Amino acid sequence: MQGRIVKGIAGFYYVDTEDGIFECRAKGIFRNQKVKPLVGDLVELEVLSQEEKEGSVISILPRKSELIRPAVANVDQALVIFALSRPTPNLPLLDRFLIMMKQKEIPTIICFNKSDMVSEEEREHFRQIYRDCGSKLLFISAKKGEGTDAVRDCLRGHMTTVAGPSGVGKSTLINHLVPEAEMETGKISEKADRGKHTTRHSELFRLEKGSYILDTPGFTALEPEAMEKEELRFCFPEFDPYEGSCKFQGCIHDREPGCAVKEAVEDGKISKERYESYISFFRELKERERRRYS
Ligand SMILES: Nc1nc2c(ncn2[C@@H]2O[C@H](COP(=O)(O)OP(=O)(O)OP(=O)(O)O)[C@@H](O)[C@H]2O)c(=O)[nH]1
Ligand SMILES: [Zn+2]
Repeated sequence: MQGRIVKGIAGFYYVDTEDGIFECRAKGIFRNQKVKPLVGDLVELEVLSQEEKEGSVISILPRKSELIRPAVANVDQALVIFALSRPTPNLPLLDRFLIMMKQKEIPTIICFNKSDMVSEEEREHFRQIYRDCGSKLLFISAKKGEGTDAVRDCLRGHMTTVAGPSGVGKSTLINHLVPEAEMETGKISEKADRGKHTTRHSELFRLEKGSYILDTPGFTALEPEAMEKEELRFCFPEFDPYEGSCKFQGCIHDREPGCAVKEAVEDGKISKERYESYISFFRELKERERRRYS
């Protein structure tokens, strides 16, 4: 039988199958192969007890992707949530996240929550900043259930990692999308928490057949992977149409004369906020480079 690992605790893997969730151990073979099953893996399992829902993971199907932090396989998109108010959006943090996902080539959906707390002008302000950032934009109110159908549509058929800083309404949205999420968590923990495992684990929730979301803890510890500062500009999709139009070949759109990107910013064709964010990350990378070589 095949299934998807939705949770792993203390050597147990919880595998979502057509017959429900099975508690499994991984067969010894994995220890020799240096490959560990990950949350998100599609696996082949051997049923040991249909009644007790116990089994063994016997093989892992080929992975489409693998994230390290959190350790999860087969994620194919990210949904990042920020509140429009309370807390006010930390845009540098959002941009950092977008850079990270772009590096990993994981398409991202930006979900601005608490739409009910701000005016249309304020929503428009953020819409303008992110209009060409390469991510789909959603404005929702998780509390009122407004716009959540659009979220559901975006998630259909995908393995989505859901991230966002504290207090933005992540739990509210997840509970809205998966009303049984809390219940399921309780059920699984009961069986697994024979020991005392209080750390937060990655866990997949099934929305519907073939659609899973992963609640991703530890958002503020985000660190984009090491990259050359000259590569950063390719993480800002709004620059793409101008790439190659600058006076100097290999222009990094900072202080060079005849820079097509800077002109586009001045003409309002590229959002000023995103450009400034680019420059600020660029300086950060430059500073890091300087320290490395000094
Ligand atoms: N006005 C308004 N409040 C909301 C909305 N969504 C969530 N909230 C409130 O925001 C607060 C935080 O919501 P949570 O869902 O707990 O936020 P979280 O992102 O899970 O926070 P952590 O558990 O700290 O990660 C709660 O008081 C919610 O009721 C919304 O759409 N509008
Ligand atoms: Zn340039």
